Amino acid sequence: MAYSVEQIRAAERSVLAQVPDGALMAKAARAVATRALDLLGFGYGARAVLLVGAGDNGGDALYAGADLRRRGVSVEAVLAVPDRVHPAALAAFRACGGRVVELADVSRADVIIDGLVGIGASGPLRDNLVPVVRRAAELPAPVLAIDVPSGVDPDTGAVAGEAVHAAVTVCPGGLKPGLLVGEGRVRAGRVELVDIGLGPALADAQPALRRLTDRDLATMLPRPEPGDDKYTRGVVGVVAGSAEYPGAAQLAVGSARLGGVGAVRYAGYAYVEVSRAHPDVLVSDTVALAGRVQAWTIGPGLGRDDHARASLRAVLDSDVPVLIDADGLNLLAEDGALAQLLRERSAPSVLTPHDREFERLFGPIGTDRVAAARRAADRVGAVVLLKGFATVIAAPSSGPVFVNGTGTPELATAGSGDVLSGLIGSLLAAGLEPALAAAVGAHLHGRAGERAAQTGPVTAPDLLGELPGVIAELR
Ligand SMILES: NC(=O)C1=CN([C@@H]2O[C@H](COP(=O)(O)OP(=O)(O)OC[C@H]3O[C@@H](n4cnc5c(N)ncnc54)[C@H](O)[C@@H]3O)[C@@H](O)[C@H]2O)[C@@H](O)CC1
Ligand SMILES: Nc1ncnc2c1ncn2[C@@H]1O[C@H](COP(=O)(O)OP(=O)(O)O)[C@@H](O)[C@H]1O
Ligand SMILES: [K+]
Repeated sequence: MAYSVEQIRAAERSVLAQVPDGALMAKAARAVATRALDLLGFGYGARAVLLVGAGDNGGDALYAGADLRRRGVSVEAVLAVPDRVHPAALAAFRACGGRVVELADVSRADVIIDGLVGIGASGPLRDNLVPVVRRAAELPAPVLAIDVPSGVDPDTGAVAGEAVHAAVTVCPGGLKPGLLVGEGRVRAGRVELVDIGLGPALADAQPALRRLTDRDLATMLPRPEPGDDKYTRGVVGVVAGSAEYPGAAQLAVGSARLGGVGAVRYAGYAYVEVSRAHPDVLVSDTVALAGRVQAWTIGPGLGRDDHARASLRAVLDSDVPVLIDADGLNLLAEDGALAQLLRERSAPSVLTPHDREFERLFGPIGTDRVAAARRAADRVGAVVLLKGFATVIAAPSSGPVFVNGTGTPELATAGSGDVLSGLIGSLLAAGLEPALAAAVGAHLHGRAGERAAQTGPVTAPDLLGELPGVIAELR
């Protein structure tokens, strides 16, 4: 779960009213020092350099530095705004033998602690901090960021200008959305949440972002019960592939078979190839002849001819959940009547665009991917899954927003999205609520990619090979 800066501030205010002055900061600083020691692997003889800003983020760094001094680490602090430093923290740091140095004098560091700005940051990193961040990047030491890597927008993950590139981000109190999405996700490195007692104060807040864990999936993944037959488990229909792209149909159908349904029906021109690759699948060439399903996946490799258009119209007209991907999305972007049908649907719809498909439908994404997905979901009344390094899933009407926490850049490979859309369609047919089906599908897809990446470069068929093992392990 991640909470907005506003929510974290409110929680801090209510806890600060009940605890002694400086107690939260002391907890945060201790956690930072402990994590820095882990990174160093040793205390005596090691050297830490603190980058200290004008606010409490800098205060955290100085208190952590004092803690490190007490454990035998040699600590130097660069005061980025020398006339504005947390006074008590600086006094504590000096009292422990910490030294204040000029940026130019920093020559060696075994770890760098970034306390330039935290959740008090607004806008791009100001000019006075830029040289400090650049110098830190030149040193070979790992950077431990406190709360957020300075330069990353805590709420959106946007980086406009210079920003710290952290190996680890130690985040006191609650995760901030900017650590989980966009460029911030890349800059934050490993994110570690530190409990400083804000939990109860955050309990009633609706998280700005949710991220599923492996453990969440254990209870969510469909599994057959003793009384089930193939129809009660759910049947998914897949409309994908064309004469040019029969492979897309094979991939989407392949993953649809694995998402918990009892049967897959395929409707489209690639039925010969699909039947050969997946003998268990019921095939036909049109949606009308396919038979009853509990959800549709439509779009991968579909093309945009009249047959494709008629297929999309038919599934949009149905009263079951529909997942629309790839050419299905392109058809929506170019055909106002189809887009109108989408908005008028009473059953749920899920759209799974990558950036270019998203922009064709909804205009520029900008730097706030969560806000963009949310706006799009509201506009069409559908769940929107915006793909990428950190896939975002937004439900319409202020519903939950998920960010996916699994995956690898190896997933940026042809056909990988076809596997995702078949899988989510299957989860929809098996009865998962739409936003959750999308989030669960993205999680599984990412884990399959991680597994496949362990043995070499990843191709889309590898994902089909890994999914059964991933699902077995998680449930
Ligand atoms: N409030 C609390 O209870 C706690 C706060 N903690 C720490 O306090 C931090 C928040 O402290 P503050 O509210 O003092 O704010 P910060 O220390 O994050 O930043 C505020 C300072 O940065 C400057 N600044 C703002 N935007 C900037 C930009 N774009 N470029 C350069 N400088 C910029 C401001 O002028 C101000 O001097 C948290 O991130 C966390 O590290 C923790 O110690 C836990 C407890
Ligand atoms: N850099 C990346 N890091 C992690 N995952 C990525 C990255 N780029 C793409 N992906 C994932 O790979 C998949 C690609 O889907 P898509 O672009 O639709 O591919 P295709 O159309 O070829 O099937 C998506 O699930 C997306 O989230
Ligand atoms: K920071």
